[in-house]
Amino acid sequence: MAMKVAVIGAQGRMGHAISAGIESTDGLELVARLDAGDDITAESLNGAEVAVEFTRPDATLGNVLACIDAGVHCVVGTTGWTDESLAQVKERLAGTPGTGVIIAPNYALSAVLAMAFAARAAAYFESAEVIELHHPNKVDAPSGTAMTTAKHIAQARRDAGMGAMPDATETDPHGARGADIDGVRVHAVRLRGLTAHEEIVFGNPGEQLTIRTDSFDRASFYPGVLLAIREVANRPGLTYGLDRIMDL
Ligand SMILES: NC(=O)C1=CN([C@@H]2O[C@H](COP(=O)(O)OP(=O)(O)OC[C@H]3O[C@@H](n4cnc5c(N)ncnc54)[C@H](OP(=O)(O)O)[C@@H]3O)[C@@H](O)[C@H]2O)C=CC1
Ligand SMILES: O=C(O)C1=N[C@H](C(=O)O)C[C@H](O)C1
Repeated sequence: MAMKVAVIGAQGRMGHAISAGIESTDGLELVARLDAGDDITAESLNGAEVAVEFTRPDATLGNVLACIDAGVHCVVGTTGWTDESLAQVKERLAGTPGTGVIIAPNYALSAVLAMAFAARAAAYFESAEVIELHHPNKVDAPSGTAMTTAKHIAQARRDAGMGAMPDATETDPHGARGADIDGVRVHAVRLRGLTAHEEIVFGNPGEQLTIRTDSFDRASFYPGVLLAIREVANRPGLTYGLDRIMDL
């Protein structure tokens, strides 16, 4: 029997891509397409076993809590998650054992691997900076992927006992050095024609390592989302990051 899946944010860029993917996958049945203005309830989810949520940073927490309350597993791609909002999801899940939520800042396999490679490389370089490049319709900056990449780099540097990166900048009235995420500089580019891209640059005296991931098309996110749809029921509680499912 086919697994019943709902899409929340179905009218959006990702919602369209994910709905098309689900409809063309044997063994999945798209039973609900919900968007802004729709209540998320057991009725509107229409028998879905899994809900896939790609909406807005200011909407995602409420939608995920509503799915948990309806006893529906959730695969979440929306960005903007904080330690506090993740804690709220964990707390709500504690009251509904058996329900699973997977939240990942990026479901493109190339991006997940780039983040893992960056974390691995971080301890070997004095300097590291992250440049994320996206379409100009994106509402949040820096990207969720860049935030996560920077935090992984920062953690790897801490684990290796490394200090702050070299940077003699004394004045930067216009913020040209980018955002400081856990001690890692992150730069956001918004450019017509782009989809979703990230470059992580590492520097040592006389050498540089560049790790780059490019999503040229939103089809790139579907294989990771599909993996999460198939896995989420086997992983009760909160799983953050597709790397956990890929065992990276
Ligand atoms: N994890 C990953 O791999 C990826 C994550 N993303 C993230 O996914 C999110 C969506 O991106 P994208 O599809 O480009 O954005 P869009 O703006 O194209 O789509 C978002 C959709 O959600 C709708 N929406 C707004 N509020 C609600 C609500 N409360 N309940 C249900 N639906 C709502 C919007 O409606 P309206 O327009 O009327 O507001 C819109 O149709 C972003 O956070 C983005 O960063 C994107 C790509 C990959
Ligand atoms: O808004 C997007 O498009 C994307 N958002 C995610 C992010 O913020 O990291 C994932 C990907 O970069 C596309």
